Amino acid sequence: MTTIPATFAALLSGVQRPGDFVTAGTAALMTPLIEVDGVGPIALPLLPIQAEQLTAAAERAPYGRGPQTLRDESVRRTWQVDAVRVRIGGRHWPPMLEDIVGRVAAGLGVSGPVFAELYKMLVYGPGDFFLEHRDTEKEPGMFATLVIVLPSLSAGGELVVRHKGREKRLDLRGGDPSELAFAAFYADCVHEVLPVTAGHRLALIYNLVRPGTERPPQPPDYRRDAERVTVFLKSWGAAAGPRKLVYPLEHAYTLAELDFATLKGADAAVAGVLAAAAPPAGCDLHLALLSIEENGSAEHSGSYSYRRRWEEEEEGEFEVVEVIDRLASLTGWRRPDGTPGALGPLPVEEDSEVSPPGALDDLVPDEEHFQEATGNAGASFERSYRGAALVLWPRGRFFAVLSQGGPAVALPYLDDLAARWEGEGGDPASPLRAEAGALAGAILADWPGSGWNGHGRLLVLLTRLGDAEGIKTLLGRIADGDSLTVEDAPAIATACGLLEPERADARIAAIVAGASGRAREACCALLLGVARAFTPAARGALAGAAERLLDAFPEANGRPAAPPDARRDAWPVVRWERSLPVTPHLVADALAALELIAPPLAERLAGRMLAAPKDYGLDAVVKPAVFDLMDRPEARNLAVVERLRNAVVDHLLARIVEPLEPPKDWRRASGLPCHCPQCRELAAFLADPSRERWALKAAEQARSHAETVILNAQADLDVATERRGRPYTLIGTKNQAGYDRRVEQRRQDVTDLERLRSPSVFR
Ligand SMILES: O=C(O)CCC(=O)C(=O)O
Ligand SMILES: [Fe+2]
Repeated sequence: MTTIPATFAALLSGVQRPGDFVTAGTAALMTPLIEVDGVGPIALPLLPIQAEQLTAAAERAPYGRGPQTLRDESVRRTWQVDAVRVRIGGRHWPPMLEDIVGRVAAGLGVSGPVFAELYKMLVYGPGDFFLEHRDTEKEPGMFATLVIVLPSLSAGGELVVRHKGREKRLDLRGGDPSELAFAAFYADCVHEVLPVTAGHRLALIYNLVRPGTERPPQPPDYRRDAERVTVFLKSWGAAAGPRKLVYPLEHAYTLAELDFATLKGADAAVAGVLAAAAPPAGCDLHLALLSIEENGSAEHSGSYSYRRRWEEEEEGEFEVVEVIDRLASLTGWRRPDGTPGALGPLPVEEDSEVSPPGALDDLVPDEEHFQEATGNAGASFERSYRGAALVLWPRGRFFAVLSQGGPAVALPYLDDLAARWEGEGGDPASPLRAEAGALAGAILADWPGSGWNGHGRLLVLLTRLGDAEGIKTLLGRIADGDSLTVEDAPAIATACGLLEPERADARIAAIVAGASGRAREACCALLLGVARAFTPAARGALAGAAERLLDAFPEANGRPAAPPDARRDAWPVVRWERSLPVTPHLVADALAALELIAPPLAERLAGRMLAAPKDYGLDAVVKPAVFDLMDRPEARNLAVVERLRNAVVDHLLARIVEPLEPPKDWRRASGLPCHCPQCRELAAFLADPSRERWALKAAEQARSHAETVILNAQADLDVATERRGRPYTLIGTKNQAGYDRRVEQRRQDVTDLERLRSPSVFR
């Protein structure tokens, strides 16, 4: 099956020779010595007085029509000096002329040696002109005319060249006195010089000759090719197919060199054809830098040990084994008119967009680096290719192309459209709004659930555009993708404000059910934000989402909660992960959110917390959560906070009434988690009121076991190792660390109790 990229490349395969019917340029002028018989040396820029002298010495130019030579001032009015009367010298002139001839030969697409024979010097005064005509072949091998216009002050006098329905108008007055301007055109081109309106125009006319007997060169004519490409591009745009086509160029270009006007060889020819073919087909055409970055695994090549000895530093000892990552991307966009394109980096879909298919396979890398194997990774490589490409897409697919660049490329563009739409008044029926909607649709079509960040940014834009459908779609993607972040929560909350509460509930419930396992903080922040964005009356509609949030908090036995709820089957199973810690702030957010939406759910969470002290430690979680909520004016007086507060108060009071006295003898707490003979002996020592020191002379393994047990049990023992004799001795000396800890605890409990009972927070 021939693919679109293959057909496209086939259509361009005949387009090899660059060149056009006319070419022009400017060159720096190193003053030559120009002498004219009867006048003498000519100063540049041409002075009015010398222009007078020149016209006095010149003759009115004749006009050749077929074999006759006519003098008809209605057809032509200019002064001419025959080549035999003109001598041009000076050290810089020959190389300068050679450079110009080389440039025009390339511009006309002519290879092989080309010579320029001076034919005439022409002087145009005010009112002088040259009507439309073709030049006759003045000598064998002449195929084109070269016009060099020397510096002088004048106005008007443009050269107009026409060929097969195309026309080029050239102003050859160099902008600068130290520059000359030139143009060359094929001999069969019709051309004219428009009237000079002021000053004088001084031109040197050369015959361009290619020696030999072959047919004189003709301008390449790719009109048929361009027409065929236009037809093809139209059909591509009308049917399905790749979003864009990427046609890699033959030559390398730096960013500074990248320009339609300076492409080389066949690249210039193809660019010319596409520049003609794309606009009528409704396609955008750009030039871009194409780079490919690759990395993967490598290995030493066979002759490792031999080469290693002699070529210690060489990288040549490695071989690429497998390419693991490869990314082709386009940057440095240029339009056919030479202006930079306003596009960020875009990826290339190598399977479907490269023309011809496979053009980017087996390239020779510009850079390649190998990395030695390390302890846990094999040898690896990194390499890159740099090139350039012509890139085109049907205008209707521009947004789809833009969205290939991901949020970093597409969102700023959408932002700009939204800002312009807002700037013109935000009319929902305006074309800008339609454009922004189309781009948002293209972005959403590509938006993956996870992997792209920027949910929040896109939501903010959709909210600005009032795009409720888009918001629903994106919320669906977020729910599928499980990549919700806390940062996204405010934007989602605001966006939900545009939805009906029931719709928002369904979306948020799906997000919470899908994401709560790994993103409980974000879910809490989200629900809290959405609840606040809704009126108290509308908040009840979020009950479904609130229940999903409750699911994310474990019940007493530590299993994910399974609410006895008929709607449950409608939601995905909560992926709660047991290992994730429940933090006080998280619990406080959850309670606050649930309370705003459905107070009974907050009560259920509080009940769960108090029933599962292992998961929700009273000291570690409940107490700091209560303090957190007491600092929130809208939460501090809630019944659920009061309930948790009372539980913490009871807990603290129970501890405060325990007796607290320093130990009176050497008896210490002796409960140890291990019951091996050595640990039983250690426990007996701890319980003994008369012994202060314990010595364990034993092998390292036994000593370290004892040390671990002492540490884990928080036994009241300082341990040290005595490194005298073999084996060493572990010495344990009793202290009263346990008592000190309880003193500190008591102090803290009293402070906390005071704060919890502070009348300033509870009315
Ligand atoms: O003066 C020019 O630019 C063109 C002159 C010309 O067409 C000619 O000499 O045949
Ligand atoms: Fe001419």
